[in-house]
Amino acid sequence: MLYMVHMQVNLPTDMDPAEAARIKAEEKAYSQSLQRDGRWAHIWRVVGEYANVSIFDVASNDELHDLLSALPLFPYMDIKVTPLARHPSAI
Ligand SMILES: O=C(O)CC1=CCC(=O)O1
Repeated sequence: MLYMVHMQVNLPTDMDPAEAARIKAEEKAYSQSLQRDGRWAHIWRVVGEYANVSIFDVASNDELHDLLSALPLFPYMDIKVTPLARHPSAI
């Protein structure tokens, strides 16, 4: 099942920069492990925002929820999930 996920990151302005850097490094490693195994199929920066649009290819709503909940940045994100279906004109 494919999902489009919009993630807006809202780190507190008073967060310790070293702590922010640590969480971002963990986020990158976690994201890249999911990209390598194919479940995080695309990640694109939204121009001008600390946000991304990603495509996930996972087996179920529950699997996606578990993956997103485990994001190191999850406590600092607003996440919108859009399930995708095949377009009838797709070739
Ligand atoms: O920078 C972002 O958009 C948040 C994020 C998700 C995966 C990652 O590596 O960074």
